[in-house]
Amino acid sequence: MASGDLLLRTHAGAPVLARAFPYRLRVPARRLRGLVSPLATAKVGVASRARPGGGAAVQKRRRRDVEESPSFSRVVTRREVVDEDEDVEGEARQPRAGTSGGEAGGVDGSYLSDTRFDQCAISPLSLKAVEDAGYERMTEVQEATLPIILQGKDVLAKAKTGTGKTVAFLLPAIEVLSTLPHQRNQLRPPINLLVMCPTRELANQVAVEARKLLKYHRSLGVQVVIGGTRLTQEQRSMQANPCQILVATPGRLKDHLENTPGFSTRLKGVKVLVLDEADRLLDMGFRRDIEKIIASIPRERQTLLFSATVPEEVRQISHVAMKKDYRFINTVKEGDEETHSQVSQTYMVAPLDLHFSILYDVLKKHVAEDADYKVIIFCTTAMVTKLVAEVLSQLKLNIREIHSRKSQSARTKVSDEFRKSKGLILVSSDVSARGVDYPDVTLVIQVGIPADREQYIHRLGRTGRKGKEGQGLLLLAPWEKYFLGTVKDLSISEAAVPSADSSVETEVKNAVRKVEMKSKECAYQAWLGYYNSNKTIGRDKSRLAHLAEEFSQSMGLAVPPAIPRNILRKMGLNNVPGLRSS
Ligand SMILES: Nc1ncnc2c1ncn2[C@@H]1O[C@H](COP(=O)(O)OP(=O)(O)OP(=O)(O)O)[C@@H](O)[C@H]1O
Repeated sequence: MASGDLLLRTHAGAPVLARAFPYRLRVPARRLRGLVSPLATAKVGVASRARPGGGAAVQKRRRRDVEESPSFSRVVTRREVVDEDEDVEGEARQPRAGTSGGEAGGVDGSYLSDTRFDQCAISPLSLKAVEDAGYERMTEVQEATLPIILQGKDVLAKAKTGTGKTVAFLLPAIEVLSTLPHQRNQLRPPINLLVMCPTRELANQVAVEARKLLKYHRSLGVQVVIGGTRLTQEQRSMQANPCQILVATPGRLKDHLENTPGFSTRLKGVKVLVLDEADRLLDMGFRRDIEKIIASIPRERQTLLFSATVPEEVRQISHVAMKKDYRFINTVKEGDEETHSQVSQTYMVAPLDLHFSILYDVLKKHVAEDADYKVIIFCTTAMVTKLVAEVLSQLKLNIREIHSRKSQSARTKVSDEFRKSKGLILVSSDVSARGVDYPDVTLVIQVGIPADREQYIHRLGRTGRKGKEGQGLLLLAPWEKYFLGTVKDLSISEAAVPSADSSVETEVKNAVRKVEMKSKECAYQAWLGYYNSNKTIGRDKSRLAHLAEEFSQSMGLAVPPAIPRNILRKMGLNNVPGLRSS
């Protein structure tokens, strides 16, 4: 156990809970002991002191969505980047023996605890909603965090992907809100709970979960502000529908702060702030907006940070958002991997010009093996996503495409369809990397190096949710192999590259040929921007130009596309041999 960590060994939570939440527990005292004792093994850390300047390490982390960074073709301001959201420890809690069976279809129920929601000190209204949602037992992270959050503590929680973190922060936050006085017909009530999410899809999903839990809390409302529509439309919607709970992406929230009359006053009512995907929100892509938002809500509040990954830098800068005595709750047991054991992880290393054929081969086999296939292919940037989607569509696979260059209505439509359907392949940029809960994804393929280790884990986490099985494949070029060093503690094994079949190769080449030149040019430029900003690959510019040429050849181009001079200058690639300017 790390120094400074606090182990809760007793039932100390119970009296505090009872005081803060006056609902009668439905269980006798002896059962209550069973309820709180699991905490004895939970890793509940008292925050280590934040080191001044700890943000520097985080500042070094590069933006994930290089494509939306100002160095890209569509030269965007930082403001636009944020508006479009992204494409952009102590000792571990030991899963208890005897935790059995997940929900139907699950192969590993260890994400569920033994504690039932009806054993908790939550309001009857919330309990009824939880039961209607079909949740009976708490997940481990829910069990570990609920009592601490109900005590009013700030919490930084780490739990594996797909293990119910959304309910873990929403349920206690709603409990806190339900104890506040609310006037029923107030048109613009203060916002008491503010949930920040890095992407629009995730914000929408969190709002859906909140609505489920609010089913019987009739005086509480939830609204979403995420951009992708006119600001005035969201302003009207907020006026027409009173809400005390707001789920938002940072750029659009900042817009409302600056442009919506009365909005900043409403934010003065925030009692609970949640940063979902906290490590992402605290990295440099969002950090300034988040700081500004935090500065405009009361200091006296409770703050909850949740993520499946909590790098050390994030712990060091968590003082930006949380009180110094925050609790760190880590449900990933010590020595355990941050990924799920029921998800098989493989990687393949092959030259770029084989990547389309390999993808096609892997997908065809997967589709043939599993009639209920549901695949997500993650690509490095939005424009590369578009290209890959177009090539695979030409090959008559059942493809959908999602990234930040799509209109919000198209994104929502595809996202809803993919959530409900089977027999689909979603080609996605990092807009789907974090938090998005598509049920029953059978395979996640990552093409090219992810932005970092954390992004690899979150993308992989779109499969194997709620204890179900899944597969992951990382497809790398030989010069990307170094990335494996950053995930060497995870169980990733090498898979053999499928042997070349000349008829398949011809089929793929024809498909690539049919894709419009414009798509290839955009993909080339985006690809170059992405790898240029990669610390390892972007260091040697002439090598980068050579690799970019390999990429352009993989799209069937004899000569790499020219790039506008001003864009090359912005990328710092002026006069690099091998790169053509226009
Ligand atoms: N107690 C519960 N019992 C059964 N299912 C649950 C329970 N709590 C949440 N779920 C369901 O589990 C799924 C995953 O939850 P959620 O999306 O919150 O996971 P997460 O931990 O936030 O994942 P990620 O790290 O990818 O964001 C959702 O479909 C949610 O409805």
